[in-house]
Amino acid sequence: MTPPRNRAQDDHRGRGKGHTGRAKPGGRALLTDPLTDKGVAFTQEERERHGLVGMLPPAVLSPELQARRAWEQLRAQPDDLAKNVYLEQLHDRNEVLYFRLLTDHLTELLPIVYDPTVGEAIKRYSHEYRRPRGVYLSVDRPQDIRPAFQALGLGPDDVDLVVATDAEQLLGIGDWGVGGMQISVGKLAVYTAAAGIHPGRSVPVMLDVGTGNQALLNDPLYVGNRHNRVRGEAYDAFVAAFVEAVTELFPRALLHWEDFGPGNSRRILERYGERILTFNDDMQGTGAITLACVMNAVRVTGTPMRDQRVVVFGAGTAGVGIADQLRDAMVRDGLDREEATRRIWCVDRQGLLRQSTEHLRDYQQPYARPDDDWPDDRPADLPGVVDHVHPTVLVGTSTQHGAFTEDVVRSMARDVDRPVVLPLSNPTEKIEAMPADVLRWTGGKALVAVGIPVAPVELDGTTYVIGQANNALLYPGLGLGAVVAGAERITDGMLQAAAEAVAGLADLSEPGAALLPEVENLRTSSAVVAAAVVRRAAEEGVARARLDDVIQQIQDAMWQPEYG
Ligand SMILES: NC(=O)C1=CN([C@@H]2O[C@H](COP(=O)(O)OP(=O)(O)OC[C@H]3O[C@@H](n4cnc5c(N)ncnc54)[C@H](O)[C@@H]3O)[C@@H](O)[C@H]2O)C=CC1
Ligand SMILES: CC(=O)C(=O)O
Ligand SMILES: [Mg+2]
Repeated sequence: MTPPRNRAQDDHRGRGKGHTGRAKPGGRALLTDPLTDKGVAFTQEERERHGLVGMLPPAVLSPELQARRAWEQLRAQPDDLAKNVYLEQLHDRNEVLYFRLLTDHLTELLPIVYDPTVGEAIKRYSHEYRRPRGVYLSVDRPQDIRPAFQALGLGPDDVDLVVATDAEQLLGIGDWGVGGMQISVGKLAVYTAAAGIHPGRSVPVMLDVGTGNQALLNDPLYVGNRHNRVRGEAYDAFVAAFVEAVTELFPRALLHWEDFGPGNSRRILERYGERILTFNDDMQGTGAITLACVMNAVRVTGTPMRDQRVVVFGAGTAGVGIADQLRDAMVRDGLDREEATRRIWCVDRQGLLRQSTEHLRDYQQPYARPDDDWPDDRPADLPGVVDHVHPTVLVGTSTQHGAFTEDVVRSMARDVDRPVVLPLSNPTEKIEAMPADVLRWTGGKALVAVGIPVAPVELDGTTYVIGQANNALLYPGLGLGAVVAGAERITDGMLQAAAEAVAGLADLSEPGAALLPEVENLRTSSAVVAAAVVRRAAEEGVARARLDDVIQQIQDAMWQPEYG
């Protein structure tokens, strides 16, 4: 499929799906609204028509030249954080130019606006702060939730996507309070760059319930609520008021939850997942992209899904979300639920999770093994579990840098011909092992994918391309598919269809091939994922949209970074 183009865009806010109900600005306001600004690309005729004469230098530059200048300015920035700040300023000034740059240089710029640099931007948020973006909601002022959304001036059909975080477990860097807005912004930037979600039809949200990060609370420049995290009933009531406002004001919008703490993420999804169009990216998006990796590992190794033995190190939001999807895949491959669950060993701070493990979380309970299942004389830490279980798949979602040591990986490779090693923790400083090391320790036998972008590894004459097992390869297509289908909710079948579609896009024919498709082709692959999601939604009876020509409808729905 070639990258889709919008059929009709009356201005670069778009028409049809792309239309927003916002009133169009005129005069100087055209230059200050990032959705209408064209800078020096305004033609002479447009300058006269819109009352812009004298407000711009005389030359009219093509969008290509504008993009060239922005690229030069970007490259002159001293480091990745400065590049992120530069790009966010461009984002606030001219969305078309920003997304044009991002789309044209996706492989180079995704790591700047998203993982891993977004982690730095989150930490530095209050210090690099220049202007607001998105909707900030405070637990101390729930009465402001509705007015805050109403102030956007958007009607019930004008919003496709809302990405919300409460910033308790941002990537693997923990609680960074109001800086979490940057993850909602970054996730949405990926939605637009990768899947053409209209930037004027999406809303990043920061649910500021306070922070447990003492350094932020002590920082005079901190721009969030200066108190500890609110929990319990007040937290739940705040989230409920937020959900109610979003679903009433924007009934078609997909609500995406990002980087909530393990105590809240699953609870929130269980409360709302069946009732509204919503999903948790860390649980479900990550589960599905990991499933895609394992599906392709099954193709490479020939070991069926039902025969996999999986060790998950770090049984939190992402780890248990992954376990759930791998368990369900084993059930589809013929095991009963109990047998499939028994093929997954979850290891957390306390070691292997067993029935008698102290401080077991409710969502970990299904994976806690019977106590008599583990020999008394065997250590139940990660090395002990790997040594005893001989896993075929080792997943890292622990935030523990270097936890997959040479001994652990070598021990895995002793018993399994092609071990699948997935150190998924982000950002780079949290990763459980670097691919080059894993490949070296296993003599190139391991099948590796990681959450961050890494360069190919050369070893003994083979080039190993490393797949980026990041939910960013999956959620944009999932979201686009849900929007085009007018889905009532996100079903397990839609997630499975997305995983199968991503897996099917990887070319596994060469030795050293990546388990996942390349980020460079993300726009095309997101469209393919979206088509699979739409079809599954229709099969499962949750698609409300009339679907005549799915491919065409997806192409029409994808916003292009072009001036109207
Ligand atoms: N590649 C991807 O697409 C994704 C990667 N992740 C990454 O996964 C990591 C975890 O994220 P979440 O699940 O949201 O966090 P979480 O806080 O819900 O889970 C982390 C788990 O690791 C456990 N843990 C911490 N220290 C440990 C240790 N020393 N030994 C064993 N277990 C330990 C914690 O107790 C917790 O259960 C993060 O680094 C995040 O960036 C998360 C979502 C998507
Ligand atoms: C990728 C992602 O969602 C995370 O690391 O939390
Ligand atoms: Mg996340």
